[in-house]
Amino acid sequence: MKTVFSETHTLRDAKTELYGGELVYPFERPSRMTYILDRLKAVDPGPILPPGDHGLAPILRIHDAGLVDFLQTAWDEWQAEGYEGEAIATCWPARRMTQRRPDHIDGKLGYYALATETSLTPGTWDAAYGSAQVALTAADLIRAGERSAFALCRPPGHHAAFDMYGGYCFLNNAAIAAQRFLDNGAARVAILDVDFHHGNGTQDIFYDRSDVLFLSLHGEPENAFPHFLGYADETGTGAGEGFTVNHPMPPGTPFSEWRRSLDAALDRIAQYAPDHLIVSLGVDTFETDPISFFKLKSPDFTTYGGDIARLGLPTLFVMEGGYDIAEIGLNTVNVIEGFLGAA
Ligand SMILES: NCCCCCC(=O)NO
Ligand SMILES: [Zn+2]
Repeated sequence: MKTVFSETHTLRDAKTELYGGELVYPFERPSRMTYILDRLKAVDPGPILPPGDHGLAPILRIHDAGLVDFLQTAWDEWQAEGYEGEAIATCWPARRMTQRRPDHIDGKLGYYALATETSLTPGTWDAAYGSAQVALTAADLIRAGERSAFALCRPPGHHAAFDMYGGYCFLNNAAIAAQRFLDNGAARVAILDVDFHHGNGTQDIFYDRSDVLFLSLHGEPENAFPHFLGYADETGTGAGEGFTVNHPMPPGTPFSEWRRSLDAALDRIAQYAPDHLIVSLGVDTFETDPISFFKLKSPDFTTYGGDIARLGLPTLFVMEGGYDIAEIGLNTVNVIEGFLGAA
């Protein structure tokens, strides 16, 4: 399996995340990639390639131009205000307020942010752009005939919605890859999100469409970020009715229960018979992940990689979350190894 990776991820080097009422060093940090790369090089499932540059057009096939423009200009506007810290939203178009976009950077941050833990910094846009190019390049490997590919994306993307960023995400790499397939002859694409957190952004983008089947296994919104999407009764709208499938699960869920949801999701994907499968691969389902509450153990990642392989579909893995820095490399590459061992 070929991996696509870009060093531009290091440009996303935020020093602060709002967590527990404090500005802490972010859980989503550059060293996550170092640990995954080290494990990849030890296991060597295939070559590691740099991305090409496919420009803004594929990004604008998924995201609102206002968001894309905002992500490129926000830092300069923030600096022009004379603020000392990283750019963090402090107000929102909350219930019964207007959704009109303000002019001032303080208002625009809240207009586009879906959560306040994620700061904007000088290199954020360049890193997010590079991450999307990684996903596009890996998708093109599949289009060129590879059975599978690994888009080692950073920053992650599955919380990024049509016109919103947050949850450490700015551009929705998996959605951009799915649209790449659909713009080049695919009729149907399934996106399976196995990250601990609900892929609210991916759901938002495809919610009224039947050409993408979105399925997510995640911590129940009653108790897990992003809290305000991801219930089982969210099944799509209009032409998309029935093409969103949510499997929320409670705190302490062990692999045996999690796998039941996976089996149901895999059955639904088989029934949908997509041209391609995209896996939003977050490994924050791990038992000691610092911000999550499932109880998967490292061998379970190998097991479920094999479960996914048995669908027999061209599969693009897109890296999302995972924050147990000691085990992120093992758990991520276990999925790849499990997939290859059963492919
Ligand atoms: N309190 C913010 C939690 C952000 C979760 C990011 C993530 O891992 N999403 O998959
Ligand atoms: Zn996550």
